Formats: sequence, C-alpha cells, structure tokens
Amino acid sequence: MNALPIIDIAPLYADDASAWPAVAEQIDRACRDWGFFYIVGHPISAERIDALLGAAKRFFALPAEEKLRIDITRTTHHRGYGAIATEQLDPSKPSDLKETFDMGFHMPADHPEVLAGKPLRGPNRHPDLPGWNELMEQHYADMQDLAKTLLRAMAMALDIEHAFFDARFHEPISVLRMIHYPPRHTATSAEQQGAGAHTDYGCVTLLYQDDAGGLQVRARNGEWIDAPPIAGSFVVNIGDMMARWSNDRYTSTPHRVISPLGVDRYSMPFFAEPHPDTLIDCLPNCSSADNPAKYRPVTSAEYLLSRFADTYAYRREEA
Ligand SMILES: O=C(O)CCC(=O)C(=O)O
Ligand SMILES: [Fe+2]
Repeated sequence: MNALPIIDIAPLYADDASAWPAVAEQIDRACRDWGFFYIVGHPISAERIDALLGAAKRFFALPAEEKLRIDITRTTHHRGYGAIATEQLDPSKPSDLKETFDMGFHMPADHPEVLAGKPLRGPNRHPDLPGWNELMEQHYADMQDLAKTLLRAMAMALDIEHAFFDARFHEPISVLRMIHYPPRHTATSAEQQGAGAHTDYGCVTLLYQDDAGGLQVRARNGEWIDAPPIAGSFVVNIGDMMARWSNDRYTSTPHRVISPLGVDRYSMPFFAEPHPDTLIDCLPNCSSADNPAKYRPVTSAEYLLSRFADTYAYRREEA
C-alpha cells in the first residue's frame, strides 16, 4: 500500500500555462509534508526504461575484473563502477549490499575546467558494451530536462523567477546512477541493508525502481513506510542541498532499501545538482524576520564533496 502523494505532471508539458499552478501547488505541498512523492505523466518512455534495465543487467553480470576497469575509487571526479561495500550510507550498519555505476555531465579531458582541476569535472567512464554510451548519454540529458521541468514548477510554487533554476542547472554536477542489489541470503544478518538509512545530498532525486520492492521512507511520526514500485512512475525526493537552499521549507526525508530476499533488484536514481559554482544561499521568499536564514552559504560543489567524504572511505583517504 502506498501513502505517498502521486502527482500527474503531464500538464507541465502542455502549452496552456493555466494548468501549471495546480501542479506546482501539489508539488509544493508534497515537498513540505513528505519530501517524497511519485510522478506520473512524464515523457520517459517504457521502451527507454526497458533498454536501460537490459543494459544494467548486462553490465552488472560482467566479471568483476571487467567492471573494475572503470573503478570509481580510482577517480577524483567520481565516475564509474562502485563494487559491493564501497559505500556505507548508514554508519551504524554494515556497508551497503549493492554495486553501482555512476556517470555525470561529460567533459573531455582537455576541457579547460578539467585541466584546471575543477572538482567533479571530467570525462564519463563507460563500460565497453555495444550501444551503452549513446543510451546512457541520451538518458542523462533527458533526466536533466525532466528535473528542470520539476524545478520550474518549484520556482512557480516559491513565487520566484520562472527560470531561476534553469539558469543554475546548466553544465550541472547531476549524477545518473545504476544500482544492482544482489539478493540477501536468509543466513545474512537482518542488519544488512541494500542501502542504509540516509537523506540524499543534493537538490532533487528522481528514482526509477524495478518491481522488486524494498524502498522505505521514514514518515514524520518516525514510522518506516513502504514506497512500493508503481509502474511508469519515478519516485521524487528532496535532498539536503534543497532543504538548505529553501531554508527547510522543503524537507529531505530519510529512506533506505531493504536488501531483497531471493531476487535481484535494479534501480536508477538521477541526482539533480546545479552547476558546481552555484551559491546555495537562502532562496528568495524562504526567510523572513521571524524565520531568518539558518545556513551559511556554500557552493554546490563544496557541499557535495563534503557529503561524499562521509559515505565513501576512499574519498576521505583522498582528502
Ligand atoms: O535504490 C533505491 O531505490 C534508492 C537508492 C537511494 O536512495 C540512493 O541511491 O540514494
Ligand atoms: Fe537516496
């Protein structure tokens, strides 16, 4: 059973702007009350999802040494394959039982920002699989567009300039990730999670999950509730950077993935993050005399890097 709001965003794609405010209002409500909701009526096709799932299954089935040719722990800009237990989202629990592939906004090695050593900038590191590159780069671009559409609705809800976020999400540091959760064996400790309880670091996450189930969200009353798979939907959630940007008008909500029993689980979150130099400083209309800005302004890259260091041992060692 699902308790989270389900929002049909199809009106955001209509030319008739009179239908936008009603959607913006629903998104605003969901971001304040839950920090979590489902969207349907988005333009990502079922065929695209099938192609991505097929690709993910082929990639994760490769031998470990093949996958480790693009080992994420050997990059400073955070691209490639993360083997099981590379990440520990809940420091009080064992490392996560999952493997991952991360990609971002591609910048060639000779791009001035890469040469200048700008954080989180650089080339994507794709596996050598037929069609993979084109599929993933196209999907990254399409997810970035979908995120910007949602952000436009948020700008409307916040009553700020329509293109406020568009101007800040060019050449983003958004990450598209594929995750494989292998089945947990019954003998494994119940403490073992697919993804430990955490809040996301960035602005907005758009998650595709397959039909295995296991995603849970912590409601305001502290109870863990299921966020079950809903065909054709993405689960959207607010990350800490957006909570900070909005002075906590929008909330980042803890969630986790119970390790699947007897089945493999595949998911694909897209973490939408602004240009690395974007100043995350209290948004217009999010503070007042009796609700002053709570957080020190930071850049998007500065904030993300500090959070990565908390979950990846290899990034701490580097720092
Ligand atoms: O795999 C999922 O369903 C959720 C993953 C997640 O929460 C994350 O990667 O931040
Ligand atoms: Fe998450």
